[in-house]
Amino acid sequence: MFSRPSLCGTVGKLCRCGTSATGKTAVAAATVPTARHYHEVVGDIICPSQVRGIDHIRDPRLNKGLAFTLEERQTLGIHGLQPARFKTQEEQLQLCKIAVNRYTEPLNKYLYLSDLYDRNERLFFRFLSENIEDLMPIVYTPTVGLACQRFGLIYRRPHGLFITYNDRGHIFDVMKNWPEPNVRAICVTDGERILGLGDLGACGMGIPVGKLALYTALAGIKPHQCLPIVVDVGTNNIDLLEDPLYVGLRQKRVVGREYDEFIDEFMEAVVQRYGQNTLIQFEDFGNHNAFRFLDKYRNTYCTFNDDIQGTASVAVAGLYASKRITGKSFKDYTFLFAGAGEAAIGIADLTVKAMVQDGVPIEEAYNRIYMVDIDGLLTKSRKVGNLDGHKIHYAKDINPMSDLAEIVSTIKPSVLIGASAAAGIFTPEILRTMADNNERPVVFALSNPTSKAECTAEDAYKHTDARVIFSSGSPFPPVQIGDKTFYPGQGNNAYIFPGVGLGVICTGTHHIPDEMFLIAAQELANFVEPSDIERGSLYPPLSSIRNVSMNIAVGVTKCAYDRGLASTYPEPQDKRKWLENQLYNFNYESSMPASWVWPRMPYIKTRDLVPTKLYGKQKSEEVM
Ligand SMILES: O=C([O-])CC(=O)C(=O)O
Ligand SMILES: [Mg+2]
Repeated sequence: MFSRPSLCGTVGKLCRCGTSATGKTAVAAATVPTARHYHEVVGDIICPSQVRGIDHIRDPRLNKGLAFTLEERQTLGIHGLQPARFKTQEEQLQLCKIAVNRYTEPLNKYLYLSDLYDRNERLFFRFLSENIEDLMPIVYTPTVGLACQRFGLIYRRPHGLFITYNDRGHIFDVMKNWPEPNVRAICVTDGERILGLGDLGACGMGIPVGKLALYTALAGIKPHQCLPIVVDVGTNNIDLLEDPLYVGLRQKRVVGREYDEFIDEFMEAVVQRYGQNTLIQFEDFGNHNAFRFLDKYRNTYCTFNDDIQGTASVAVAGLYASKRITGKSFKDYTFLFAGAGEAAIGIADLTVKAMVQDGVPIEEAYNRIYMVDIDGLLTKSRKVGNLDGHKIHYAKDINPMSDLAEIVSTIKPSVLIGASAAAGIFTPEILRTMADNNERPVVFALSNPTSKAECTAEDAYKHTDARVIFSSGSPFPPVQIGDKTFYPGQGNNAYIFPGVGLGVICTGTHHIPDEMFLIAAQELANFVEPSDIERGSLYPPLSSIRNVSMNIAVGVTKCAYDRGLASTYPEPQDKRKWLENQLYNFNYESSMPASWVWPRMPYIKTRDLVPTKLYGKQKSEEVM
């Protein structure tokens, strides 16, 4: 799939399983670089003809549970290892629903799903992708935050790669231990800023695992092409360091030059192992490092920072959609950001680009955006060290202020965006002021998980006479005000990164320009229906997120070819169809290999010649 002709990564070489691309000898295979290999059908390194019967059940990629037909059971040598009943995948999905709903605690639901993932990969992804509204809050934000906090307790089996600082000098060797040879997308964290929960060290692994599960469930990227990674450089979280259940390196974080060299080595090892165009998504790094690494690597690697660029894109999509309610254009908006970290600066920078595209001069665009960090409003009178990096653009020539309520009354923003990880700072008083100053105040409480949101959806509606245009990073239940029910949208980067990822890896894009995130924002905003706005949401329902991802991927694909960033040629004419042809198949595929040799011949086949009963009474098609 994608830019490589063979999924097992063995084009022109002997594949790991020892069979050749032509079914002939290794030497002959090496001379037939484009020959189709059985692995192209299976799509990963697993070579079914080399797998023992029982491993068809034990391997989550091969396992179909009771959906193995009688022919398959007999042929694969697993007949008798399962009860008599045959089930379709649809029947199994119904069982999954019953099973997950038996649990009331979200963390228990998470554990059930994690176990399903370990048992039957295709069933897990189909279940997730067809029940996004119910299951995304479990596999992803907010429950994944809890799973990270309890990681030492719930850890069972590896779903990703742990590269520790002790592996420095040998990162490539560690990467070689990951069994999949054709990884196309990596999500990496160092665990320093997990959601709004702070430094969780190696327990942050839940985040890349959850993000990449959405790559598959929401954008159809094949699971074996995704690799979650934690780079474990220690943690400064004292509670974790003292926790006997902590599973990471028990030391303070490595910082400075050593840390930078370690990340440099990691980036090089990715390229050495999986090639130059491997997508590397940075996730939940500390603020300072997130910006530095984005600036450092964005033009030399295929990389983006989800917390800066993904979050920016989803927020700007919400701003585009909000214009349809307020009837204003961007030049009429005044923005105030609570927080000046990755998300806030990312959103502000992309908002400036969106305004410029709408014809607002760049200076005026910057002037329209105010920002507050832990020390108060960003003003020019601040000490230089306190205004570093991207913050400087947003510093204003006005008197310093530190109280958020006072700042809101003075600046009178039309849009208030929270990306502060400071729960509840949008007090009733602040929300009331927003409502007093605006007919339709725009308030985004983007911090995650739910416990870190700047205000709840209910408070936002309640203290603004239900005039607020609201969205949040974590899901909130519907809010009833009078006889009207509001369904607040979830302004989460999950709307963005799967589609961007799909477009980027299919096109073999070298570097990811900000323009792709602006395109993604526009595609998402275009998807918002009047009925969504009517429901109180700036985003389409989560159930349509797979279609959104495809639209984003098409937009990104066009951009990749227009800008000369793609490396997959020839350029496809019908880009949507081309992308669709490369998607993961959530349905079971046949486990029957193309050709068989004795003794694995299915005895059912010989009996097939007899027009009566097959091997006793059962016949899988009849029972199904
Ligand atoms: O994971 C999420 O839900 C969104 C995100 O990137 C973050 O909050 O860091
Ligand atoms: Mg994040």
